[in-house]
Amino acid sequence: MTDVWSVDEHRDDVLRAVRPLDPIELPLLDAAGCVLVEDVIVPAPLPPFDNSSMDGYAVRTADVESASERFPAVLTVVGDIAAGSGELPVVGPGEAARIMTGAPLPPGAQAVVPVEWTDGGTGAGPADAMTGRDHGPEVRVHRPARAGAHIRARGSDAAAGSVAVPAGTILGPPQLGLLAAIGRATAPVRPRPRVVVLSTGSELAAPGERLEPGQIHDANGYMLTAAARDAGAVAYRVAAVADDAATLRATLEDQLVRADLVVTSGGVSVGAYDVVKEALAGRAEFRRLAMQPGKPQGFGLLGPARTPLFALPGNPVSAYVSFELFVRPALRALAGHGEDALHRPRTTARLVTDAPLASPAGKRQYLRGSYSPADRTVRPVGGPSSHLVAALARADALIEIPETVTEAAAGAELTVVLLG
Ligand SMILES: Nc1nc2c(c(=O)[nH]1)N[C@H]1C(S)=C(S)[C@@H](COP(=O)(O)OP(=O)(O)OC[C@H]3O[C@@H](n4cnc5c(N)ncnc54)[C@H](O)[C@@H]3O)O[C@H]1N2
Ligand code: MOO
Repeated sequence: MTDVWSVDEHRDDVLRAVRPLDPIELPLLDAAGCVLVEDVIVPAPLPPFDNSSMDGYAVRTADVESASERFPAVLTVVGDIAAGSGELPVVGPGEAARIMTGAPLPPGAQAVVPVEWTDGGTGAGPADAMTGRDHGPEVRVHRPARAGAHIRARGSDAAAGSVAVPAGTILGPPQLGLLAAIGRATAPVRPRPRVVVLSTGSELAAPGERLEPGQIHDANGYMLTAAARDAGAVAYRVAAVADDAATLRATLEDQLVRADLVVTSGGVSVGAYDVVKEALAGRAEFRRLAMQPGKPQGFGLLGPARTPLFALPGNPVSAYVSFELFVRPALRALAGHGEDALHRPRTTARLVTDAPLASPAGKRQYLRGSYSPADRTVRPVGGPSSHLVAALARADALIEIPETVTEAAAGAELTVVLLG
């Protein structure tokens, strides 16, 4: 009697064999979505200098202390400071400098008054904007300003020496923005795993090709490549390989150099042409799982780099369910994600069904379902057969029926895997 593995035993076994990829330094945009491996330290204060948060006038507080619209403080304008200005006028008593948002605070100034609190240098009433490029000889300020008003202090965003982004963070847009802001052009991350997806079967034709008698289109190649990309990998689809062990072995040799993980589909059952089993005999282990769909599974570590290879069953639903349960967590582990980010989220939901669902004794069944978060219910979509691609395409969850349950009636509380 052959050994039968449970879903959990097989998943734990393959995950034990997978190590995170070695870190590399990647340009920021290539590091998007990757896991940072070291704390990145802020090298210099951010912002690097005191600067204005408003378009207005840099002033000395004493000069505007008693300013009002009726009795404005009249100040001599000594210069114009745009963002990016390197040379700054000195603001002495009775003086102001016109300053734009983001421009460095000039020496002598202690506060910025927004242009709306002044006449904008026009000699008329309150301004609503700066006028023109000529700053004019003087400005009337209508309100007092306390020291530091409308100034973004050097280091107020991030202090030099503090941790900008801690190790283990998945780099999303805000983290990449921060790394760029502190001047980092690259980040030390685990790279996205490179995945090669290879369908096997002499019956397979590429989508777009006319089918000869007995042929079907290669659905798995596209589905699994897309699933690998969705899991964060850089995935390549290889044209389907016919049921010939020598050709498959040669194709695998060729592809191994560009792969951190290989996924095949088909050819792992007990048929006369089960080519993956034949080609990888002695190099991968083929086992039966107490699972439906997804009973036959192969796994091996190939070549000098011991590249993980998942040989998934050919039925499209079997291949997809196997990918979600076994390959996706392996890809996430290669990419350096922690235990809590390896798997699809799960929840419990109440089953809605007209008739009770039968499930094979001793096997964990994964039915396709439609999950409704509003009332935490799930409905089966299509039947249990593993060729039902159309139903799979309408599902957004897998309904898990435990090994010990042979019938699930309406109202049963079941675990669902959210495919979202
Ligand atoms: N006598 C037995 N027959 C089968 C058993 C068994 O235990 N005893 N197991 C069944 C189960 S369960 C599964 S799952 C399949 C697995 O078969 P293979 O992995 O060998 O896959 P194939 O035979 O190559 O294909 C199965 C099925 O899927 C279609 N297929 C394959 N590749 C693709 C593709 N890329 N795109 C779309 N469809 C694909 C293929 O045409 C077959 O219909 O074995 C059962 N048999
Ligand atoms: O176990 Mo197979 O993977 O159902 O169709």
